[in-house]
Amino acid sequence: MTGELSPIDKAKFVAAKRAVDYVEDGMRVGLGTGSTAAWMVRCLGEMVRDDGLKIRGVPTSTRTAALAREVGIEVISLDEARWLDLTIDGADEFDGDLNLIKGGGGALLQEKIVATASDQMIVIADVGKEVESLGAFPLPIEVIPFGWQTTKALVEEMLISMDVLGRSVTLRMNGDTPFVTDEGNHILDLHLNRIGNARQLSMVLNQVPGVVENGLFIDICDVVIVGYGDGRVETRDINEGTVETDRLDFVENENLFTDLD
Ligand SMILES: O=C[C@H](O)[C@H](O)[C@H](O)COP(=O)(O)O
Repeated sequence: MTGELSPIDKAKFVAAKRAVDYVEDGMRVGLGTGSTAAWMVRCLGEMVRDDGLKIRGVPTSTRTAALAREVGIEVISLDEARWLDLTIDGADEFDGDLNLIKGGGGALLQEKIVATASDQMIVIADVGKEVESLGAFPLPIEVIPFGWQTTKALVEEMLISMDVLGRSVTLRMNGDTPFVTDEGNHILDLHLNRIGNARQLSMVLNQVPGVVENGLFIDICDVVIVGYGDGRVETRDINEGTVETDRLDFVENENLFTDLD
């Protein structure tokens, strides 16, 4: 089973495996969304089952909630948890300051609320997500369905005035119909190429009527764990200013993969 993992899946897995070292008994843990975060949820499920780890998880999407329950993690709502010890999530891009673009899977709203309500946010990512400057990945914004075309026009106007609109703003589709988020909203993808001042853009976007939230995570992430296809992991802590490297052994984790068949 392990031999069938692609290098990118190995990279995601080792990042996830290293991240769960931060999880301790009794913690309330924010559970991110996406293919990388799914590895982390599976790793935590294994620790709950095999090591008796006692945690409560707050999922950031219905998908993650289903997976967490499936692997045996106790799931609670954010309102029940109120505040979290730690959130572990993936990202679509991260830069040298650990600012992020998220929302490629459409879960940015719950992800941002959960991460902001946490003492610590750890991002897990394969090395391909690292960028010098955010913006090559289309920036998702969540908009309410009412008047979304007007919201789109207002956003476009604002992007042009800020000189950051690279190509276009597109409504995310799910086949023939608009994509609908867990909160019943739509997603506009902003094809910018390069975002200059991400902090300013994030603030301005959220002032457009109809915009619920945007996928820029500024000063929210504390640690990025970068995975490589050969098993190397690099842990970058922005607060401590440290970078640690390590290598994980896939053979030790055969059970995890076998169980997922
Ligand atoms: O909405 C989705 C999330 O922000 C994901 O964490 C992000 O898109 C990264 O996903 P993946 O780990 O699948 O690349």
